[in-house]
Amino acid sequence: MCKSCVLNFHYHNSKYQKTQNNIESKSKMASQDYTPLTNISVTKSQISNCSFSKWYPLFKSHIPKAMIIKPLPNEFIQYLEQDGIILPNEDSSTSFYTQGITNDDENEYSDWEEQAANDESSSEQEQENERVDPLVHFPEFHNKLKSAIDELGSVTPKLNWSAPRDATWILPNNTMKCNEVNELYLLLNASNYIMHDLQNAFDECTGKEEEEEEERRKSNTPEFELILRKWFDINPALEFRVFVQNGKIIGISQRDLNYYDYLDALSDQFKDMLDGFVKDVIVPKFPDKDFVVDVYIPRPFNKIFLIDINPFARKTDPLLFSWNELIESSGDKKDYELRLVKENNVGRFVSKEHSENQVPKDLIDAALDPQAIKELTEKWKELLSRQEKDEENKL
Ligand SMILES: Nc1ncnc2c1ncn2[C@@H]1O[C@H](COP(=O)(O)OP(=O)(O)OP(=O)(O)O)[C@@H](O)[C@H]1O
Repeated sequence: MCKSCVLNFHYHNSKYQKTQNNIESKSKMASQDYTPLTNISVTKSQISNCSFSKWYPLFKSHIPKAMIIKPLPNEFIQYLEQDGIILPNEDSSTSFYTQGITNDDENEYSDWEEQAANDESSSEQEQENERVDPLVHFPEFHNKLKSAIDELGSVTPKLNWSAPRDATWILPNNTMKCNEVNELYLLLNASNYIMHDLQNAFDECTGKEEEEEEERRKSNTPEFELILRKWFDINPALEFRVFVQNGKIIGISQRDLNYYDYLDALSDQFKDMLDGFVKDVIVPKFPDKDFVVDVYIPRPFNKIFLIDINPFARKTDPLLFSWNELIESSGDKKDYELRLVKENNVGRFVSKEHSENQVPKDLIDAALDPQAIKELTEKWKELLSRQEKDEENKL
C-alpha cells in the first residue's frame, strides 16, 4: 500500500522547463542593464567558496544556529528533482493520490477530464510506481531530518547556496518556517531556486585553465548539502546586501524592497558597523576578495549577523543597484552609497517578487490542509469515474 500523498502538478510539461523559464526571467529582472562592456567573470571555485558549509566554520560566532546535513542521499536529490510532491503519511494507512493539477493558463478543470481520458493515465501510473517516496527510498535520512527538527525546533532550509524563498506560498504561514518534516519537503520541492542549486549552480562560470582542469579532475557536480537554520523572527527592514570588490565595500543595498522611514537616520551608523565587519571579520578569512554578503543588524544595533555569502556575479541580485553601476563606479570611488528604498517607491516592488510562482488556489488549499488533499483526491476520483461512465456510454 502506498504510504504517501502525491501532489503532482505540471508546470509547462516539466519542473525543469519551469526552472529554466524562471531562471531566465529572474536573471532578466536582476540585470536589466546588461551591456557587453561590463564583464563580470566568476569561477567555479568562487561559487564553491560561497557554499554554506565552506564559510560557516569561518564565521560561526556571527551566524545564527544552523545544522549542515551532508552528503545528501542520491534518492533525496531525485526526490527534489522529480515532478510532483510525495508526502509521507506515517500516521494513516490510507493512501492519497492526486494528479493532474495544472498550472498552465490554458488548462482549467475541464482539461483534467480530458487528461484522464487519454492514454497518459497509464504512463502516469508507471511514473507513480517509479516515484521516489521518502519512507520507501530514504527512510533513514527522513528520520534524520525529523530528529534535526526535534533538536532545533522550527527551521528554515536552504541548499548549498539558495533558500526556497520563491515557494513560501505553499506553507500555511506564507514564510519559510518549517515546523515539521512534511513542510520541509513541500517547500523544497516547490522551489525553483532549489532546482537552480541542483542543476545550474555552475552555469556561466569561467576560469583559468589550470583551475578549470582542477575542477574537472574533481567533479562537475557539487557535493550537495542541506542546511537547516534554526528559525528566528527577522525584521526584514534591517537586512542589507553588501557588495565587496578587492576587499572593499563598493555599495550596500537595503535587502527588503519596502520603504521604512526610520532607516535613513541609521544609515551612517550602519555603514560604520559594516565597514568594520567586512574589514576585520570577513576579508581576513574569506578566500576571495570579491563577494556579496547578506547581513542582519537587529536592534539595539550592536551586533551584525551573517546571513549569506554570495558570488560577486550577475546571478546575485544587485537589488537597488544595477551591476553595471556597481562595477563602473567602483574604481574611482572613495566613498560608497548605502542605498535605501525611497518613499515614492512604496509598493512598487514587493507585490512582484516571485509572482512567477503563483499557483491555483486548489493546490495551495490542498497543501495546507490534509482534509483538502482528501477532498481534492475525491473530486479527482469522481471526475475519473464520470469520465469512465461517459466512455462506456459512448461504446
Ligand atoms: N535563521 C533564520 N530564521 C528566519 N529567517 C531566516 C533565517 N535565516 C535567513 N532567513 C531569511 O531567509 C532569507 C533568505 O536567506 P538566504 O539569503 O540564505 O537565501 P538565498 O536564497 O541565498 O537568498 P538570495 O538568493 O537573495 O541570496 C533571508 O533574507 C532572511 O530573511
